[in-house]
Amino acid sequence: MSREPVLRVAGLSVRLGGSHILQGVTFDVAPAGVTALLGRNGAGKTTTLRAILGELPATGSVAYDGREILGRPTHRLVRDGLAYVPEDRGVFAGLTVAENLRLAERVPDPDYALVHELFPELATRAGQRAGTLSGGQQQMVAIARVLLNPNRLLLVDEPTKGLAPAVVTAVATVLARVAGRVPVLLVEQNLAVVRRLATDAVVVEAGRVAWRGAAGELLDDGEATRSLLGVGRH
Ligand SMILES: Nc1ncnc2c1ncn2[C@@H]1O[C@H](COP(=O)(O)OP(=O)(O)OP(=O)(O)O)[C@@H](O)[C@H]1O
Repeated sequence: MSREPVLRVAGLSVRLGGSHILQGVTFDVAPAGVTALLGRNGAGKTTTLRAILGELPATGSVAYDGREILGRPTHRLVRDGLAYVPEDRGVFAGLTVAENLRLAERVPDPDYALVHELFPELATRAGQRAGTLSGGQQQMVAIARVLLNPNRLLLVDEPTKGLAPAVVTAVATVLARVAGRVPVLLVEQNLAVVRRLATDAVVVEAGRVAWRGAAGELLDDGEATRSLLGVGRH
């Protein structure tokens, strides 16, 4: 397999509401496994994902599978296998689980076998309105939706936020399985999840990359995690 990065972000800059939110963010996403995008609240993690996806006006360069994509419309990137699981999960509360999944189908042969293998509970809850699911179940629907289609890269924003510890573990288990098939760029505040899943880490601080390297190296460095992420050792 090629070791070329699946995504190369270089000098990515975003200005919003008169503020220079991203100030030249540069990092690569490896072609396999999980790359964690870390940083304190407000550092610019979600903005980075949305700029990659073409949802925000940005300058710099984003190469996806070696091709420049900055400025291309979001729907074309999604069609080309760049999938996004947003922090708010974006499920349609008034629709059933099955309807939420059906709306996400982009190909003639969506991979329901994979979805039902990873999320057996979604089959039994197919007729339940998504708005009545627990937060963890809604997160599963959000991840399942993108897995129905062939993907080259998943961008996943804080999938464990607000979930109970046992559910965090379940979501991490699913993401570990998913990352065995397709590379993931993961925004995650839970450093135990990062330690379990991530190979590489990128830390954003005030709109710039403050640290890049092996995730284990960052997490083993108590001083670095304290100064960059504001937390003690995990
Ligand atoms: N539309 C906007 N207009 C002005 N400022 C914005 C806009 N969107 C985001 N920002 C600011 O950009 C900065 C980065 O926001 P972003 O959501 O990327 O942070 P984050 O690292 O994902 O934080 P969190 O961990 O809290 O989700 C924040 O200071 C935020 O207030």
